[in-house]
Amino acid sequence: MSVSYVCQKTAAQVDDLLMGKFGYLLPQLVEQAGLAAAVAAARVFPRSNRAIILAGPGNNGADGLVAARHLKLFGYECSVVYPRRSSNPIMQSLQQQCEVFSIDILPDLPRPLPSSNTFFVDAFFGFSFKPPVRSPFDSILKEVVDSKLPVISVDIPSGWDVETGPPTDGTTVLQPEALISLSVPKSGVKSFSGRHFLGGRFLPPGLLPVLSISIPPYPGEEMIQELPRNDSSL
Ligand SMILES: NC(=O)C1=CN([C@@H]2O[C@H](COP(=O)(O)OP(=O)(O)OC[C@H]3O[C@@H](n4cnc5c(N)ncnc54)[C@H](O)[C@@H]3O)[C@@H](O)[C@H]2O)[C@H](O)CC1
Ligand SMILES: [K+]
Repeated sequence: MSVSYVCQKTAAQVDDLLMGKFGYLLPQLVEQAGLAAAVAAARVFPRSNRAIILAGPGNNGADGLVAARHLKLFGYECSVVYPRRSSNPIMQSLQQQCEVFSIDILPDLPRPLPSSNTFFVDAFFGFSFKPPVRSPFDSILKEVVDSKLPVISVDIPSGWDVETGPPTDGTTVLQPEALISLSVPKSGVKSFSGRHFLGGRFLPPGLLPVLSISIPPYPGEEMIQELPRNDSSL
């Protein structure tokens, strides 16, 4: 079955339906999204021993805080870069959970940055991002790119337009090794050529037909699935 790529408005509609008509609570969704991101990261980077999680101020950042906790449980050394702490109670409890897991929460990148055995989990911005990237996220993302350490992005590579993809104005842009799209991929990642996973296996059967979108079925009891690699750039 083919996979749909959705615009920003439809991505927000999926969330609204999930937490409206379909009765989900946000913490349930971010827990599953963050766990799926951690599982994908562990699959892509089995030989690394350290993860640096970039957590933004919205729900993409919430997924990142959850992923940090699960990656720590998987045995990775973890620290979180969380430059703009949210006063939202859900974010605060996710932050507290990281603290009790002895995960450092930093306002900026650790320096010096490790040079190997380390990957980034990019959870700065998801489907509500509006370009261009503002300070301090812009300089942090530039340093991440310059570090040449590998990255897995959550939902959309931060800095990419949700609908049109990577900026073409010459600004430094994240080109992650891997991506985990949540629920349904966004149009902006159609050209993404790295390893592309789909996660967020919580969609009720009636939801996708309402929006006339489709995703391939998940195999067995897997919580993530890898999509065929886009080889248009090969
Ligand atoms: N249905 C699902 O699959 C679910 C996905 N989830 C994740 O939630 C995000 C979307 O979360 P949302 O809170 O709507 O927004 P973001 O995290 O994308 O960002 C909002 C945040 O970022 C700030 N911001 C926006 N643009 C900029 C900019 N140019 N510079 C700096 N800051 C910016 C904005 O002010 C807000 O503070 C989705 O992608 C998934 O990752 C959930 O898990 C629920 C289920
Ligand atoms: K992201």
